Amino acid sequence: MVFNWFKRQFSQEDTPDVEDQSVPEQRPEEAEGQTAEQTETAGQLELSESTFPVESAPSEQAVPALDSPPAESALESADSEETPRSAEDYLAWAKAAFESVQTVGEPLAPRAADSASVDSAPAEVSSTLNQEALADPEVVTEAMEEAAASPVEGEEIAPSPPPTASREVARASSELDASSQPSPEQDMDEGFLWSAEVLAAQGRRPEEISDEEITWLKKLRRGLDKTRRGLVNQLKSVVGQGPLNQEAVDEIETLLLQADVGIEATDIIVEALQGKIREQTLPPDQAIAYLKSLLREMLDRPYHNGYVQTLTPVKNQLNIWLLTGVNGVGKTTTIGKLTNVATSSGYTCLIAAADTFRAAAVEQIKVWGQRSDVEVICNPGKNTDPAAVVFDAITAAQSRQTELLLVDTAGRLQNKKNLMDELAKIRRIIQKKAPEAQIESLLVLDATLGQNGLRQAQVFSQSAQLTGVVLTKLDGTAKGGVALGVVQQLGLPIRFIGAGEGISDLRPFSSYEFVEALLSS
Ligand SMILES: Nc1nc2c(ncn2[C@@H]2O[C@H](COP(=O)(O)OP(=O)(O)OP(=O)(O)O)[C@@H](O)[C@H]2O)c(=O)[nH]1
Repeated sequence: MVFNWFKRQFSQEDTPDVEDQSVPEQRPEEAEGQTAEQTETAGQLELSESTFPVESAPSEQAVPALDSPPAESALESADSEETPRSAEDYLAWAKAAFESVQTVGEPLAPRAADSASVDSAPAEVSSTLNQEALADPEVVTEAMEEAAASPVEGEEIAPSPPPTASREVARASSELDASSQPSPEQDMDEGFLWSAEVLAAQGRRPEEISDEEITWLKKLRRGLDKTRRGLVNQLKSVVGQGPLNQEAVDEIETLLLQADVGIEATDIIVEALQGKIREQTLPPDQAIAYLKSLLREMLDRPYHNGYVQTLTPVKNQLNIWLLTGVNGVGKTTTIGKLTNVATSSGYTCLIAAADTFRAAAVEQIKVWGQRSDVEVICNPGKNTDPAAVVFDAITAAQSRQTELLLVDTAGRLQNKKNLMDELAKIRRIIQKKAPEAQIESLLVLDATLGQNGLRQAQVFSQSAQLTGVVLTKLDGTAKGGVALGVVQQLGLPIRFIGAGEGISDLRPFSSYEFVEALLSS
């Protein structure tokens, strides 16, 4: 039994993934032929029509009806029998999850039919537990007494020093050690309660929760601290002053721009807010809930345009994921982390070290490979042809029946044209040598660069035929809002997010969890 991180559920390691094989990654152009029936998804219509004209492709997820109060949305979208409804229910759920993650040994198998993945329709919870249960000292004390008090959160992450060959390799070794073993010990603190609430609201069962999931959610929330401090506290004071009005919307606009959401995405959000206040007066709680829905809908929009919601390597088939992006954004580190996500989720992996330009890149990726016990295919010669490395790696992957080949690429060459030509060549080789493979071309973006990084990124989209984005370094930046700009401006889904330099600091992206972390109390 392994915890499949891509699907966020436990599954039998050797069971062929029938569902995956029948739902290959769908490109936007492939979605054009879908029927009108397919494109009409209940629940998403109001926001989609008024805010984002959705032309094609269904969503796998029912977006909560924005007019409904949060509690109603929660009831509609989550498992009615098991999703907590009150602060007490959430607390009971959190306690059960706490006991479950403390129990060393095999987790319970999920029910085959209803084990919800992370992408199942999320409920609007509005921090019921944090606001209500935490406000009750008795409830909290009781919970804390039952909890084993052992610290779990990692240390603050130091800002990255300028990369040098030896430092990068050393960093890959030492930092991996620090975070490669998530502790099974949790503290039932505010972070745990918040994480439990987020998972419960998505219809999960307490006994299905893994320690790593809780650890990750706490990390994500902590990573977004700076953005939240800049954005949310002010947002709350604007929204909390009274019903949403024009003055408040103007202030929200400024705050969104400050968080690097970008002009285009901000305009759409502000327009939707203005439309809303023309229709009805929203009290503060509902205004925040409405804003959350808007942000989620924006982040989920690529799924309405043909991209599948959950990016999972197809079992028993070759998947090739190409990682591209300008230098220093975190491609090599991301490959290391992705290798760990994939191997611990039960997939066989191989790495192609096609960044032959930067001296330390091959050594750095080898260290990451060792950590997950994954071989790195490389050519130790100087200035070797990266396309040749990719060719060799595909040959090796095909003969070993590897499921996931991760390709590291250079972020800098003599000039931009050379870099783009090289990427286009690698892409051609992959298509020619492995036409049967499921190919993903992921653009790695450094969140600390905000809108600047986004402008640099646009040149990649043609040469690399991008299919998704990995957003790194969300920890320690106040520009986490750039996630919205990324989706709005590039039209690509965010597939993974990185919130730290350790091996377990990268996970599949969930708009629900991201928005909850961004706007949590
Ligand atoms: N804080 C933080 N640092 C990160 C994260 N991801 C990567 N880094 C750091 O960013 C720096 C650059 O990472 P690399 O993986 O070498 O970047 P790259 O894109 O492969 O660089 P080139 O090979 O020069 O193109 C390293 O110091 C990493 O540790 C993250 O999510 N958070």
